[in-house]
Amino acid sequence: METFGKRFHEAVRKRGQLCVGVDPHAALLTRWGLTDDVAGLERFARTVVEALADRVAVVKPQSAFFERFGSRGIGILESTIRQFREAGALVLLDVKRGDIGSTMAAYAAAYLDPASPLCADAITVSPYLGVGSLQPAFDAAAANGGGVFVLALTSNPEGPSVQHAVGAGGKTVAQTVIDEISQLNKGVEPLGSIGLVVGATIGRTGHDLSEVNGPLLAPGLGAQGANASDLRAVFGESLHNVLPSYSREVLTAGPSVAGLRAAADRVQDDVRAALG
Ligand SMILES: O=c1ccn([C@@H]2O[C@H](COP(=O)(O)O)[C@@H](O)[C@H]2O)c(=O)[nH]1
Repeated sequence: METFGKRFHEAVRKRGQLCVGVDPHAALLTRWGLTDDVAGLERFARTVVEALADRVAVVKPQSAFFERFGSRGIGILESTIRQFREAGALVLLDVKRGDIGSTMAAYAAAYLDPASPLCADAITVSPYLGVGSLQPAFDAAAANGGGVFVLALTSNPEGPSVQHAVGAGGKTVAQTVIDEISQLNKGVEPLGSIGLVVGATIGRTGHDLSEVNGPLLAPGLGAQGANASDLRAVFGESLHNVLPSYSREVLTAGPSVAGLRAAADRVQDDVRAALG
């Protein structure tokens, strides 16, 4: 079975370094002329699949926007994940799970086991119960060719109060997370399957990402204020492993399929120019 790291490497080689987030905000449904209900959600998701599934390397449905409609919203999330995957896009489900190991095993079964209707290619997780508590997710990913993206330096302004805090060993919380994940990916070719989340908004923080050897998801572009040209300062020598991620910046170009495609092409061009 191919690892997620290999599948990721291949997907960005073929389709380019880009992730588009699928975030059906109430305001976006309204802007698209849709009702803010399950029918509107379904139409929104179907349109994004039609526009982007055959061209973008990675798509990132934000689970919260589907969960807000209860079981029917989750049903639409299931079919959206399936449709994207069938069309060849890698699906990174943004669920930011994190719990004690025994519960983490159940989350891993929900999102990384091919027998589950919600199985994605990769998920986001939170390390604040300790990176070790995420081991069941790492194990499930390894067993099933899946990936896990661990929050390290998030794009929101509140993140640094926790992530830049310095622990007993003199390292920041974020650098501790970065170093533990680097160990897990060490020596894996072409790339490890455990990624990190590092916001494009954070600027030069002095954190060392050079040993990660895994994909680096960079949210915060577009609506949160960062531009592709900010990526170099954040990622330095690790730019080749960055996965720039845009949600609202692309989605506001809907509901026309052509408009969504043009917006994805535009941000892809920005990314290409910035990454060189
Ligand atoms: O540090 C993080 C981690 C995750 N996100 C998620 O990414 C998208 C961003 O949406 P935009 O519309 O491009 O701002 C959203 O789903 C967040 O939950 C993040 O922004 N920052």
